[in-house]
Order: sequence, then structure tokens, then C-alpha cells
Amino acid sequence: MILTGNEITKEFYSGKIKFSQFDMVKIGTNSYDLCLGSELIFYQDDILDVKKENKYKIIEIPDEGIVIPKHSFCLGSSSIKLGSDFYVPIIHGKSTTARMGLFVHITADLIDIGFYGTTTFQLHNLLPIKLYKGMPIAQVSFWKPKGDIVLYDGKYQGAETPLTSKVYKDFR
Ligand SMILES: O=c1ccn([C@H]2C[C@H](O)[C@@H](COP(=O)(O)OP(=O)(O)OP(=O)(O)O)O2)c(=O)[nH]1
Repeated sequence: MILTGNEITKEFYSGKIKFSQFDMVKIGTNSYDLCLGSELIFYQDDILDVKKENKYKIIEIPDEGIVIPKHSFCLGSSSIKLGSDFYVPIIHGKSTTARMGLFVHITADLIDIGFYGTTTFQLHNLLPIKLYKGMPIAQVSFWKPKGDIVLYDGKYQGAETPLTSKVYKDFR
């Protein structure tokens, strides 16, 4: 069962949904808008090795925005932290930016119950696009789970910035 916007607001005030900053303007019919944080991460290696921590470059998005060449891949994050110990958050694109060829995740849209942090967006753009920090870029919905809840305690817990893949930790 998906929560309506009114229910998301209610559960924010009850404490069952956590946002580090809350703004009613960002409530939609059944989602909450997420804005882009100030950093982007670009991998530097030509080939990414899943067994290693790959090299990357962090770029601060200037106030005047940043042009991303088409077919780029980079990581960004939500400007706020979010999470819930009671509902399953799922990240979605926004139709408005999807209409410009922008993906905000590459197949991984599920936030674990118990995660709290900034969500990392896996940004992929089909066309050249100019992005600005603070722009609405994604939305999160909240789903009622069925069954016993086990809270997330994984490698991305507590994220404060975009985080690169830590898949190499799974090989140790
Ligand atoms: O688009 C996404 C998807 C997930 N996450 C965060 C929240 C989620 O709880 C955590 C782990 O996601 P997932 O379980 O899909 O990744 P994993 O590769 O299985 O990592 P872990 O072993 O930590 O579960 O990463 C994001 O920041 N952005």
C-alpha cells in the first residue's frame, strides 16, 4: 500500500517518516520531492573493477549550474537525509526531468527500512543537460510493508553525500 501525500505529512509529524528538512510544498499526491545536493561524483577509471574501490572525482556544482554532456554517468544525492523504520521508501524520477532524458537511478530504486541518510542518485542523461544544485530532481514514495521488519545496517547507512559503490566490501 502506497502512502498518499497527506499520510506522508502525518507520518512525518508522528516521527515514523524522517526528513532532515520538511517543506509542505514538496508534498505531492503520493510522494515527496527530492532536490539535488551540491556535489556530483564522476568515476575516473576507464574500467570499473567490482573488487576494488575505483577512483573518482568530486565536483561541487557551481551556482550557475553545470552542463553534463550527453550519455554521461555520475552520482549525485538528495539535499536532505530521509528514511523510515516503518515504511519502505522508493525513489522515482520526476516526469518533468524524465521528459528531458534524465534518469535518477539505474535500476536501484529501493531504500531499505532502517536506512537514514542522503540517497545517492545514479544520474544518467540521454541528452546534454544543465543541472543546478537544489533543483527538484526526484521523488520518494513510501510503502507499507507486510511481515516482520529487520532494520537496515548496511554499507551505505548514514550517507551524507553521494557515495560510490562499496561492492568491493562484498568480496572480503
Ligand atoms: O538509488 C538508491 C538506492 C539505494 N540507496 C541506499 C539506500 C539503501 O538502503 C542502500 C542499500 O541499497 P541496496 O540494498 O539496493 O544495495 P546493496 O548493494 O544491496 O547494499 P547493501 O549490501 O548495503 O544492502 O543504499 C541509495 O542511496 N540510492
